[in-house]
Amino acid sequence: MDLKSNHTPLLTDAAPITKSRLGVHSSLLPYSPTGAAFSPGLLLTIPRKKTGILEDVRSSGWLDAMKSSSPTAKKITKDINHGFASSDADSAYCTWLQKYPSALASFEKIANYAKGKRIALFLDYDGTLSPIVDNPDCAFMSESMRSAVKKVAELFPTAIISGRSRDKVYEFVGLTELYYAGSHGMDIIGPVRQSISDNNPNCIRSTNNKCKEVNLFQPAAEFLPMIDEVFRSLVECTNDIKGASVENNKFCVSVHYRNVDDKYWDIVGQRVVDILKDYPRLRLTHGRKVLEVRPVINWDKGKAVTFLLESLGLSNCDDVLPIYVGDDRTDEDAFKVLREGNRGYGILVASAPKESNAVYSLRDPLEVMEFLKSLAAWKSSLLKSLI
Ligand SMILES: O=P(O)(O)OC[C@H]1O[C@H](O[C@H]2O[C@H](CO)[C@@H](O)[C@H](O)[C@H]2O)[C@H](O)[C@@H](O)[C@@H]1O
Repeated sequence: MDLKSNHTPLLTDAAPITKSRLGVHSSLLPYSPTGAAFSPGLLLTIPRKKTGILEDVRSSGWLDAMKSSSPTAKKITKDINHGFASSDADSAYCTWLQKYPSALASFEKIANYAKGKRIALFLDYDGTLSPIVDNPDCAFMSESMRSAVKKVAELFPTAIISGRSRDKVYEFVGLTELYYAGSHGMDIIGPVRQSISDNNPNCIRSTNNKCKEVNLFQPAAEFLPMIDEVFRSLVECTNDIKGASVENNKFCVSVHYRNVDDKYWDIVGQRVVDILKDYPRLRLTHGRKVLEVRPVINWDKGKAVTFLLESLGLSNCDDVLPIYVGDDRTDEDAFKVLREGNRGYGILVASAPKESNAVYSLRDPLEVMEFLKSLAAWKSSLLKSLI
């Protein structure tokens, strides 16, 4: 794995806020190269125009990105009241399914392709294993989903890669059979592999909660005090906005606006932008009604998949089939790694059409559970047939 590469990475989700858009002097732009004081090679570089002003890699403004991260309940209700929502939406979804076929309907095809291959499974948490709910602290997964995940994890190497802190996602999932990557892959517990720890200064030997030796990889370790500080500032600057909440995800911070009246979303965005003016080493990305503040390092869920495959001794093997299931923009980085490397399948969880780097789709966490059960049943019957 190339942790030291210096090539300019592309921003795959809504790009960070550029201050020029808000009329702020370019010297305050958040991607000052003076931020390159640590983690050489992991520092994210952003394309610049000859003028020295950051190129605006986004197609729309930050408020547009906040709005598009999921439609408001009001809009859906309005469409339904006009009576055209369901049929129009259904036919749009059916058309979209031709481009991103259902992984359940295509299960036989997937299974045929997987024959003789070793599957490695990567799962996002929110919106994939648990339904999206208003209160992020209550995004529990069902017992039936837990047992489906446990079964697949007994049959295939399985990892959860979440934007949540690793501790939080472990608290939700509670299974010891898995590997966990929190903070969008910036906090990974993976199997011990000497070549990995020898080559990565941010990788140390540790023990998991079963006292088993593991590799702990935290490429953004140096950002911890900064993240704590920005978390406190974000809590303070949003505490008068009804419904806004801030979640500390250890190496990144989520500012939730799902429960904020949409006429105040711009205030949430503006306050976050204002705080980030003092943090050129932090950037902003968008999720489902959430603004994500994270370090400017060249690391994402795609890099985490590559890292875990290497740690598992499964990279550069023709007989390995990685499958990644996720619903959010940050999962696109992982889909892209699989698609570009022609290495496996991204499966997008979406109940409405959206463009993706995934190959297949599933409608919601219930379909994810069905897919996991099908995978487990298929593998178990293959194993039985060998006895
Ligand atoms: O990578 P993930 O596991 O998908 O985590 C991404 C974010 O998920 C959570 O927020 C989302 O789910 C919440 C609960 O359903 C919902 O209220 C929120 O609007 C969604 O954006 C989590 O709270 C964030 O910290 C994660 O970054």
